[in-house]
Amino acid sequence: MRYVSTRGGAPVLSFGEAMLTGLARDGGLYVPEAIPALSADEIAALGGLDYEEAAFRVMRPFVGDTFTDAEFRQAIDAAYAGFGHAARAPLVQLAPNHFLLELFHGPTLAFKDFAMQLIGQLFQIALAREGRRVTIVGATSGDTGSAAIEAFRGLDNVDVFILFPEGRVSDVQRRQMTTPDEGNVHALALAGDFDDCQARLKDMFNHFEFRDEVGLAGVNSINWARVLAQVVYYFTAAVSLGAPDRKVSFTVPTGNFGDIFAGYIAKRMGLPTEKLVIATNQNDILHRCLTTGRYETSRVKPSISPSMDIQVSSNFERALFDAYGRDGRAVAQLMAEMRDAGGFTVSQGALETLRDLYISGRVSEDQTLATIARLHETTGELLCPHTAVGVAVAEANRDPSVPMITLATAHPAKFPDAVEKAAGLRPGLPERMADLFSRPERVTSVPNDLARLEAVVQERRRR
Ligand SMILES: Cc1ncc(COP(=O)(O)O)c(C=O)c1O
Ligand SMILES: N[C@@H](CCOP(=O)(O)O)C(=O)O
Repeated sequence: MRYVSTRGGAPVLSFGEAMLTGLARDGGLYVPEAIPALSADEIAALGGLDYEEAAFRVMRPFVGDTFTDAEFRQAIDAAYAGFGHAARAPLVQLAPNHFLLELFHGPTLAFKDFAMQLIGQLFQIALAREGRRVTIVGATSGDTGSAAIEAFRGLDNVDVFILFPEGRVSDVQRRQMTTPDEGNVHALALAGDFDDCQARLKDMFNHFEFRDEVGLAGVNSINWARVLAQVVYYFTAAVSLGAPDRKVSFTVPTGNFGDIFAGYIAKRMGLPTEKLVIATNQNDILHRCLTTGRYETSRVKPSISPSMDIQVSSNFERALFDAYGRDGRAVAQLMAEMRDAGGFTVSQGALETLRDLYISGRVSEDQTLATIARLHETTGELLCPHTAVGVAVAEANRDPSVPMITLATAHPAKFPDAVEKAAGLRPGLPERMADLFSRPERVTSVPNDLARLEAVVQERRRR
């Protein structure tokens, strides 16, 4: 299996090389050269397997010879052993034919743990084999950062720097990043929004001298391995509702487009999927784009679903690559327009392709609060605000004859203020995190300035 860049101008890599490389050297994102398919029988055979075995069968065709079967199985087993639910990603029924896929039973209570725990294991195998060390820099609107720190804390051959937008993540998210005391992890509070954090991260990857000197690696969904690990739960959820004999739809609370793109990959692999529904909060670049054909950024507006406060959606580039017939030059041109003019118009053909695959909806702050309150009252389920955005959009867009699976992307206890405001009830953290608010914090405020950020990384990384 070989990986190519969405901008067509970077070396073709193996799975392992793409995983450790992060952003392609032409600024693009790595994608598989071809998408392997699972037959209907292979999909049906996933039914009744434990999550780990299903994960092995779904992901194996993408991995090539980077890992042996034994290594890959061992990494998967270790990744999910610490999850707080035997099913790893259980389904809960909300209403007739509407289900929640609970993705928050991992160590940091958000869906990011599914991929991050796995790539933590895969990095360790690959780095030990090659005798290499890397410097991971990540950008987060709250959940990627905590999941990355949890997955890589204390490792000898990895330093981790996480850029988060100062004052724009929940207190629980911030403390998950600032309270680990291992010397290899560094939480950096950036004066800006998530888009600034992600832009500076991509600037670092595009600054080759720095990139090569520090051995820069990425664990955002820039990294294909992150997307791949998220493909698995689309299969396990759909199969438990009757796939491949029965089609399902998915609604995905969306920001950086990594999670819903994983759903698209599942569909391309053969999972019978009716619709992929993009749910956005008031930061609605994706909804505007699908509605008008114009992909145009604007300043992020802070919301009660802060992890989705994103107006430059990184993985949309992967969707565009396929919608433009895998024409890397066309994608590179769109991205240059984005950089120079803040937006571009999607061609009619590509827009039609995207509209065939995805539908979208946007939810206001008040609707989000009302959805949390209503669902709590009617079903007893307490939703995190991101999940509530998903549920509200799913309800407005679903065909009652097709099972709808809404992804529950975080635990409500990560966002207690919003949940309490909506439902009058403050969700508590699990026992193992009971001391989160009494641990000392360690954080460095940093300006939105590439040279200063690079200097911090250079100064603190171990050699
Ligand atoms: C809780 C939560 N929900 C939804 C999202 C959006 O996911 P994606 O960025 O993959 O679209 C995020 C951030 O990524 C998140 O942390
Ligand atoms: N919502 C994310 C933003 C980064 O997304 P990623 O999937 O590209 O890592 C977060 O919580 O950090």
